[in-house]
Amino acid sequence: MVELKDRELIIVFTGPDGSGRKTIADSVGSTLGISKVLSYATRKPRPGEVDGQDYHFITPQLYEQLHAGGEFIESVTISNNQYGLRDKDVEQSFQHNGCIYLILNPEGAEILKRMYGDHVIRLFIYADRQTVQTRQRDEGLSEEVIADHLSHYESDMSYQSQCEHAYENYDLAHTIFDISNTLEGYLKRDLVERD
Ligand SMILES: Nc1nc2c(ncn2[C@@H]2O[C@H](COP(=O)(O)OP(=O)(O)O)[C@@H](O)[C@H]2O)c(=O)[nH]1
Ligand SMILES: Nc1ncnc2c1ncn2[C@@H]1O[C@H](COP(=O)(O)OP(=O)(O)O)[C@@H](O)[C@H]1O
Repeated sequence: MVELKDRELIIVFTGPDGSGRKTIADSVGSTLGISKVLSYATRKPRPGEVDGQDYHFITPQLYEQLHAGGEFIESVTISNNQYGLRDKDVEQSFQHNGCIYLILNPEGAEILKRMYGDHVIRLFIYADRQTVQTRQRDEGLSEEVIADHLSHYESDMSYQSQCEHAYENYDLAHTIFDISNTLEGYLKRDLVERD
């Protein structure tokens, strides 16, 4: 487990699939200059997805090897695929930046929170069931993947009340603006406290 220094922050974007977590996280991350730590995944890349950009796509064999070597801070199985964050990637990111961001399902967000307490800020992004379904169809995801995502929509939604902040995402620019403001508050507080 990576030891965090006093002011280091982990921003976790969580919520149901299709709510807009990746889109928002990457926009806010680049505006505020915070670094993303990419997960490892055993699922196959979808059309348009790029290794090293969307995930580190690896084989189940390699995943198992890394897992057995204790390399993952956090590892979950979702619909027969494994997803995890590597200790060394988190450590390396903190060498360049005092604040990193992750995109995790609620299970992963909870694991990180339990590990790192106040260092973790959970931002819950959501939209209604119909909207997330339509967005995923428009994105070109298969009906099978969408049905699988929707099968845990309600349980994902129930995590909202435990998160530090929650945002309904309909007007994208508006959501990005609100989240950037919230995070600027955390980052400024950090600068003031360092003075
Ligand atoms: N706990 C955890 N969740 C992850 C990790 N990487 C991705 N996820 C989330 O796990 C789910 C994976 O489902 P998938 O259909 O592959 O989603 P997508 O990659 O967001 O299109 C998504 O909700 C991801 O945000 C990880 O390292 N840990
Ligand atoms: N506010 C919004 N209005 C319309 N489309 C959106 C909005 N937010 C995200 N999207 C689109 O919805 C789709 C799913 O967003 P994504 O960021 O991949 O969600 P998640 O990471 O939560 O699965 C993408 O095609 C994205 O461009």
